[in-house]
Amino acid sequence: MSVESRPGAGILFFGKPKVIPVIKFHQVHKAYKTEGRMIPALQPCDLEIPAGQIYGLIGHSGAGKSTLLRLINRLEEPSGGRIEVAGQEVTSLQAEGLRAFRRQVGMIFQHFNLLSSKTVAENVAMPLKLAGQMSSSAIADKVASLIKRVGLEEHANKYPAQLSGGQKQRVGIARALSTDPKILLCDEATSALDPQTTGQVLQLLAEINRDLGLTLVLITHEMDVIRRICDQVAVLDAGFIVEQGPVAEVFLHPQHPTTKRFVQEAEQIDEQELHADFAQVEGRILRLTFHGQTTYEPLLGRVAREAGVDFTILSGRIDRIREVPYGQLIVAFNGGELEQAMELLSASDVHLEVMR
Ligand SMILES: Nc1ncnc2c1ncn2[C@@H]1O[C@H](COP(=O)(O)OP(=O)(O)OP(=O)(O)O)[C@@H](O)[C@H]1O
Repeated sequence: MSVESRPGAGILFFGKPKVIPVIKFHQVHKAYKTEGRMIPALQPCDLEIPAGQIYGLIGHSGAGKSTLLRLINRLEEPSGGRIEVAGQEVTSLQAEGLRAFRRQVGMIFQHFNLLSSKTVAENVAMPLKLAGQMSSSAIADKVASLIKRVGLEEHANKYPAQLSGGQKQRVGIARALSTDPKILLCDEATSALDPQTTGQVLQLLAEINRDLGLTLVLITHEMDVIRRICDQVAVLDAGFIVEQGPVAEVFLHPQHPTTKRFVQEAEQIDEQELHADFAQVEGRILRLTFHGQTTYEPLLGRVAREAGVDFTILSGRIDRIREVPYGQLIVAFNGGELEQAMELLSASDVHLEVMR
């Protein structure tokens, strides 16, 4: 399903999707007092997170991701700037208003933060009991349906110690959904999980986003997590947002050196090996990026025939950004009409980058 056709991802207005931001930062910054000095953790930044999308924050350790995430539900107080969430000015909320607001913003954590003395069902019920607005039987019904949604029907009466990491995170997700939040903040939700379990938890988060129209903001160190489920991404480096935009744009055409490194890690590209391969071939070397349906078209052979060029493929892969396929080829071209070949490729929506 495309971003535009998912619930909440945008509102159709004269045929064009209108993306409505649910979280807005205006020149928000944060410094922590350490040993009597104010140390900046987040530099003044503007950010708009669209309703119904999955928004990723990526950066190395200490870049300011957790600080930014925790400013959204005011677990951290900003040093300056304005934060608006679902039309509310968060920075001016007082005690009861802040409690009501936090019920609209669920959160899940890297280490799950479950109560070890409570069962799965009791953990999920906890926010509802604390809110004190529902009868015990209504809570029991709601907890049962949440446990079913996250696939833990068999485990409702177990204690956290009896669960795997992936199951514990599912409990965390069910608990976070119990108050029907509009926004779910995910603080490195998969960092403690193995690759297979990570895939399953990411899939569950994507389903929740799609089925409930919930906005998700997640932080991660891995571009692969961003590539698999996010619509948009912001890259943080030493407290600055250095790049932001739709994942396909940022991932396929990274501009900032930090973003380029994250993409290379995700693509498992070894620059040294690549340049050793370059030394073995002659001619012009291009990186071709295909996105969407062009990924499957037999373009290269047709272009080579029409322009009379020979080519050697130095590397190639096909993968997906969310559900949309993309392909990248590094190709050395020789002989024939190179300019014509490049024009034909560009005319077929292939992005070209000259590497040598
Ligand atoms: N409560 C605090 N008191 C003082 N300094 C803090 C506090 N929390 C974070 N910092 C500092 O702020 C900076 C940003 O930290 P933050 O936790 O937001 O980064 P991060 O990108 O989430 O890192 P990680 O991936 O390691 O969690 C770091 O230099 C950190 O040491």
